[in-house]
Amino acid sequence: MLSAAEQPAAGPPALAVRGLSKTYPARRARRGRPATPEVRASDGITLEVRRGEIFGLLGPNGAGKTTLVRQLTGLLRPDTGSITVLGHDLVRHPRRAARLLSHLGQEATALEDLTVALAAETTARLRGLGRADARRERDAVLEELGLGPLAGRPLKRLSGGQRRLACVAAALTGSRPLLVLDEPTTGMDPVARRAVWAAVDRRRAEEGATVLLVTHNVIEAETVMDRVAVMDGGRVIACDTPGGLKAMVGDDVRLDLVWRDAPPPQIPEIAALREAATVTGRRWSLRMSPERARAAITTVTTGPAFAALDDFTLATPTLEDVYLSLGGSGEGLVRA
Ligand SMILES: Nc1ncnc2c1ncn2[C@@H]1O[C@H](COP(=O)(O)OP(=O)(O)OP(=O)(O)O)[C@@H](O)[C@H]1O
Repeated sequence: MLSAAEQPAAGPPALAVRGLSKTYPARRARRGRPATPEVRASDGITLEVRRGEIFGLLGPNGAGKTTLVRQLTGLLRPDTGSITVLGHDLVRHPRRAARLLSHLGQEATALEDLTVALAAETTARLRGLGRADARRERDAVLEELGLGPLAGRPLKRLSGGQRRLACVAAALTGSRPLLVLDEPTTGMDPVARRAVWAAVDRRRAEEGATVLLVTHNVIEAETVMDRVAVMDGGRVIACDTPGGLKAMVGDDVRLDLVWRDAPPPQIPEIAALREAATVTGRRWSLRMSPERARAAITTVTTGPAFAALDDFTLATPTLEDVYLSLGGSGEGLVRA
């Protein structure tokens, strides 16, 4: 028998967004607070997420990911455009969002005073489960995420990563068909991250859940997601599978140079590399053909350049390279 994820998706898509725009108005300076300009945080976004997909929104700080998510979850009203979740028009009926999706936002203020166990149980109850079912779900999700030993601790007395994990546990209760998770693994160690991804994948495989994930971690985006929308300046600048996106940069490889001291500027080959590089502090990132990369490595590993070099790495393209090739700045993307 096919798993839920393998069955052909019937009916409307899990999520359809068409021509979505949102502008935060300019604010005048008041009581020592500086004036802020108008920001067009969603600028004509159109995308479709299929049922059972793990779909990512990737982009650096300020790209407009959270603004998009807040509109999807009914917390913010778009200026124009439509949002449909499993056939329901959420712009016209924003309250339906609570029944259709589970939203893990970036902050956990509402749950801070509760213990880990009570946060999960209360969320399950709020989503309509009876007491016995809510407790069963609570126990299962705490076990699944390795939170048993922390069950009796209030969230506000946990470390950042532990608190985040407790919020994920609460978000996973109640079997919502669409999970909208904004940076779910922020601050988590690799064991906790793996537990989260396994739990998310299980809901997709066993319950046919669809997952929309916000991240600026390019490695997570590549390993976990079926398709990725790359965002910049409030727009979707590309949308494909991680493999499809990477094919856009062809055979190019990525050369990263980290300098200990300022590299010798009088060497023309070094000056040419500097011209072509994206510079972040001491790091120069270059995308180039394998032949050019070989020549560049010869240049930087000989003579005075080598004395100034701290480290270099040569790698096949990542989603970060795709992002850079599409004109994104790359700043703020995480690579760990
Ligand atoms: N309440 C607000 N009022 C005015 N401008 C805002 C507000 N919230 C966000 N913005 C601006 O809208 C743009 C998009 O912000 P948003 O929070 O959606 O980005 P993001 O991609 O989620 O970033 P991050 O990765 O840092 O969470 C940014 O320029 C931001 O400064």
